[in-house]
Amino acid sequence: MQDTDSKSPTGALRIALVAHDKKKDDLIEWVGKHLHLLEKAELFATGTTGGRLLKAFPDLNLTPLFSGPLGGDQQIGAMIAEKRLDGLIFFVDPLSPMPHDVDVKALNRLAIVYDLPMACSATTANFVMLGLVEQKFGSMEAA
Ligand SMILES: O=C(CO)COP(=O)(O)O
Repeated sequence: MQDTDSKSPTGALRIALVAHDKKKDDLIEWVGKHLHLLEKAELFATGTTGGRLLKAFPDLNLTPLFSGPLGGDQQIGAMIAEKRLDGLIFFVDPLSPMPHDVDVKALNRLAIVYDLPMACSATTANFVMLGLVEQKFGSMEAA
């Protein structure tokens, strides 16, 4: 299996965006606040999250994957293992039972196994975004 461990050919940040249903509005709001950075990034999202994001921000360079419960979480997990992502923004709903809880756990687990910068809520996502930009470009101004 491919293990690219490489940068994006375009040099862009590669970020996966995922939100559970009750957190999708929060993620759309968060993306709106970081649009100046995210519109230059290579984005991936689980299906429903991706559809909502593209409706709100049609110009994003975003690839929608399968819906989370239908394999999308696992697709993102595979991308982490193949080192095809720089970060994961995953707005988790901790108050609702999920039929695909095992997939959610597996995705979190792989992000930890591979020490991928991951945020599960808006404030943490702000810090992860700052860190990713500083790591990649040296400063926010250079991004
Ligand atoms: O369920 C999800 C993550 O576990 C998100 O999937 P959707 O973006 O398809 O709703």
